[in-house]
Amino acid sequence: MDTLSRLEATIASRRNADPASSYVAQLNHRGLAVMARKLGEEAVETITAALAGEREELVGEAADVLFHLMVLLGAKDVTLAEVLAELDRREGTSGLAEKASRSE
Ligand SMILES: N=c1c2ncn([C@@H]3O[C@H](COP(=O)(O)OP(=O)(O)OP(=O)(O)O)[C@@H](O)[C@H]3O)c2ncn1[C@@H]1O[C@H](COP(=O)(O)O)[C@@H](O)[C@H]1O
Repeated sequence: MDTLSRLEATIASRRNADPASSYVAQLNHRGLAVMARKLGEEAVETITAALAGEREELVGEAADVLFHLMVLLGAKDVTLAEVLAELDRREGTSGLAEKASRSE
């Protein structure tokens, strides 16, 4: 199993744990708005690291984004497989061609 699949399974198994002993459970307990806000905060920190930080900071912030994205997807019952299937569907279609098709 790859890293993101293992993380997805871990998050699913921790979701209903005791919030006192699990950060994933704590986030689920605090609700969707908090999870969404955390993802936004980590995205902003990633941007800051990319523009003004060290390479190591960017790696850490990118990991935080992926973790908080996986937590949010789990809470919405969206699977990693669905997201990967969407990326597979897009494979080979240039972003520029897709953009042009929307403005027709
Ligand atoms: N990959 C992660 C992971 N990445 C980041 N984080 C946590 O995400 C938080 C990052 O947010 P911040 O730096 O803003 O921390 P903070 O300000 O204290 O957070 P808040 O109080 O605002 O929520 C930190 O507490 C990190 O420890 C993670 N917490 C857990 N995991 C994985 O999830 C698993 C289950 O964790 P628990 O649910 O805690 O057992 C772990 O074994 C890991 O595999």
